[in-house]
Amino acid sequence: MIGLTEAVVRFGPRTILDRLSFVVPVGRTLAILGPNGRGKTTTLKAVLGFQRLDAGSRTAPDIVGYVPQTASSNQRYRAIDVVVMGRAAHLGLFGQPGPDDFDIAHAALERAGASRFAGHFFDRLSGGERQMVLLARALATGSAALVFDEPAAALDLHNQERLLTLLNGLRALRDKAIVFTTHDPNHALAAADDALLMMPDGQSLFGPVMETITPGHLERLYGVPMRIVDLPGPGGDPQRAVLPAFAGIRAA
Ligand SMILES: Nc1ncnc2c1ncn2[C@@H]1O[C@H](COP(=O)(O)OP(=O)(O)OP(=O)(O)O)[C@@H](O)[C@H]1O
Repeated sequence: MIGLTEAVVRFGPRTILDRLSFVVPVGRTLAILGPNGRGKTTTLKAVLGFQRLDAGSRTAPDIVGYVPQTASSNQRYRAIDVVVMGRAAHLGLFGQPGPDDFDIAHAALERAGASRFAGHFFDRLSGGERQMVLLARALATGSAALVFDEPAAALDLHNQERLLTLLNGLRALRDKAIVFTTHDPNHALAAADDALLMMPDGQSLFGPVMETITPGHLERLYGVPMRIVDLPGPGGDPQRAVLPAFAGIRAA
């Protein structure tokens, strides 16, 4: 289980998190949405213990698979070595990764759809390719908690589809607590059970996606009119999608 209870984070005079509470039990996926600079990354760092809380508490296991928003490396590591680093917590202080760790890392790359980059230098990969390798590193930790900061941000539409399929595949196993941030409400509808909407006025709304991802809430969140459309889903069931009315253009 991961989450925050009544968490407060202040930067100088600004209160970024104001008694924020949410919980993600093993078996559920949470999507966090909010405008730029509202505090989504700060929330993830607070959960992970990288951000000190001014009040409240956090819940997380010792090892969490984490993919930060931006990652670069000035070391000449190959992608497979980056993924093997996800095994570090299992190796002890002076331990070296063994064949099992490399097997796990290769399986994680396969799962993330990034096997073809195994031998490539990480710092030569594109932003989207790095993202997939870092997803594999998070999977290789074997942790029951996964935290992804805007995992789709650098991905083209094809790779967004792959990412959402991967997230849904992980979700279907119901053996992990998964949290991801996104700027696309459709990603929350496609791959999350619950959503945390961090409103511009400092309030937050937490609950099942079908109750939180609504046109009214999204208009409050982004200040852009929204419309819900129901499309046939994979099993024939209706699948909800949202359309923003950019530049005042409204869907029919
Ligand atoms: N260590 C820090 N010291 C001071 N201010 C900070 C610090 N970390 C973040 N902030 C500020 O806190 C606010 C929230 O930042 P955060 O990165 O959590 O936002 P976000 O919702 O993830 O934004 P985005 O969608 O643009 O990635 C921003 O205004 C940011 O400048």
